[in-house]
Amino acid sequence: MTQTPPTTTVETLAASARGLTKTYGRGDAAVNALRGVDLDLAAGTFTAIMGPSGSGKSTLMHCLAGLDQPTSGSVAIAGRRLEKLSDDELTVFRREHLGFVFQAFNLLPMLTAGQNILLPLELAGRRIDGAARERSLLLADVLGIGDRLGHRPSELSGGQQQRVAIARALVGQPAVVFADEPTGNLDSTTSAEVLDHLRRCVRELGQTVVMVTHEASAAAYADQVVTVADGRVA
Ligand SMILES: Nc1ncnc2c1ncn2[C@@H]1O[C@H](COP(=O)(O)OP(=O)(O)OP(=O)(O)O)[C@@H](O)[C@H]1O
Repeated sequence: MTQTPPTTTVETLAASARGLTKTYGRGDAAVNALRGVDLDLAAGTFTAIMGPSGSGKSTLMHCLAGLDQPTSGSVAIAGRRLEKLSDDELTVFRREHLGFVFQAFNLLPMLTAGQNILLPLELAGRRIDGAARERSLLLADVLGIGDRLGHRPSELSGGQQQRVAIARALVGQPAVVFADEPTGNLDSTTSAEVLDHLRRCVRELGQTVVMVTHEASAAAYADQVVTVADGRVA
């Protein structure tokens, strides 16, 4: 009898997808963006989703993150089946259990870095207690922005702003953080620095990160690379 390795037991899966399909449009105009994707992402791992333009990377990420509804198939995040949630439940689920990092940093310009990091907790109506502050300081430390917390975004470099955005995505201890081309706006040296810090969040804090990227150099920071081609995992 073969034993299942500990990293792939159901308990340790942060995300899984089964038979995921997504068709945009109908009839002659139909586009099969996903054609049956099965995927298991173990908790505490860094996954890169790669593939050529139009292969279905963004569609896959959006379906995994509950931002888009698959045409068929199922997605589970931390054991919760997304297709069983109503729209309102899904909104709350995303807010409480998922984190997002985008190519544009999307920081609020009038808030300091520290305030930007704590914002998701405030928006979720959570109390900013000692534990929350401690968490934000730990994240700032791991991300190398501990001495920048009192600065506004305009006073930070692009790489520092993206590291603030990563801390903001992680402050609520999400089950999965989805990063969509997080270094798309950064030069190669700054990208390497941001990815190195993102990987530290996986290694040192046990976070689960899924990153969509075009660049093999960025994917090299991940524990596993999922290659999407023509709507399938290659
Ligand atoms: N809203 C939509 N309506 C119709 N077709 C869509 C829509 N979104 C995506 N598609 C199509 O689905 C396919 C997969 O798109 P997707 O954006 O997932 O690819 P991608 O790999 O992320 O591409 P890129 O690297 O260029 O961002 C493409 O053929 C695209 O044109």
